[in-house]
Amino acid sequence: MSASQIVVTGVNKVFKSDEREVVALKDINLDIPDGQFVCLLGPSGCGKSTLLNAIAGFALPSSGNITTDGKPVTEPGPDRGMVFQEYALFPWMTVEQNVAFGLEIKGVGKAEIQARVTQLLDKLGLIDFRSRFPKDLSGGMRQRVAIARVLALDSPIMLMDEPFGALDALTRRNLQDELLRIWDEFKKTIVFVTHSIEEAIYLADRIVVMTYRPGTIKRDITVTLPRLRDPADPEFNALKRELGQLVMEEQQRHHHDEMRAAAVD
Ligand SMILES: Nc1ncnc2c1ncn2[C@@H]1O[C@H](COP(=O)(O)OP(=O)(O)OP(=O)(O)O)[C@@H](O)[C@H]1O
Repeated sequence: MSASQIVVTGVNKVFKSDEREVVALKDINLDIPDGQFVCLLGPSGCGKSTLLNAIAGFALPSSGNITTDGKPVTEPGPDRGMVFQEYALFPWMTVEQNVAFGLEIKGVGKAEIQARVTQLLDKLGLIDFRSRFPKDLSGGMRQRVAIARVLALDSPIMLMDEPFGALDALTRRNLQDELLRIWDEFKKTIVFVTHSIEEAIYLADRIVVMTYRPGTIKRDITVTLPRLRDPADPEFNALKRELGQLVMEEQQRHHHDEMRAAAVD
């Protein structure tokens, strides 16, 4: 068994269509230890979601290997919980039913489900909303429910694809703080996709910056600033400038690519 929880080795992903081939990931190697909070950062189209989906087992790599806790990833599994940007909640279920759903599928006993769900709703400030339906909740509350649902299953790994991208700035900061608290309390390994530089610095132990087509690892940066981090801190800002430069280079490559494609059309 590997000491690391997620190991990505020589991963490539090629999407083929009639007209063209897109190399979405090229020779990705990443070793994520148990309990680390990693952000995948980069502009649109650099393969962040493709890599996350490969770890989740939704869309396997064209070549290379991914293991979690030493076991090859061949399909989605209960050790990996996913939180998407669009709140993937069942609209016909209440908050409580949404959080309980995975446990029911697993065949957990009624009393235990009740106890676990109540405890989680309480911890996430959702207890007063337990009987509401998703449509009657704010975006931030819905995302709390999505997080509670993953926590209910007790997956050691949380995979998050721009989970706070659709939220206003204040709600986003609240949920970031909540996530840091959860991460600290539940000791999860988190892989979090974002294209926000500030979000990555605010949250992560480690920021993996990706390049635009083919998606490779451009820079792997360890963030040692103490939490809770202050975006006004000079060190925070220095890192923001450094990352801004790296991301901008990739954004420009994206832009050139689009201009070239438009010229060919
Ligand atoms: N199913 C698919 N078929 C063809 N090409 C795809 C498919 N999925 C992704 N791609 C291409 O692979 C590249 C990586 O896409 P991906 O969605 O992983 O990027 P991303 O960094 O997550 O971007 P975004 O922030 O916009 O989601 C892009 O160029 C995209 O067009």
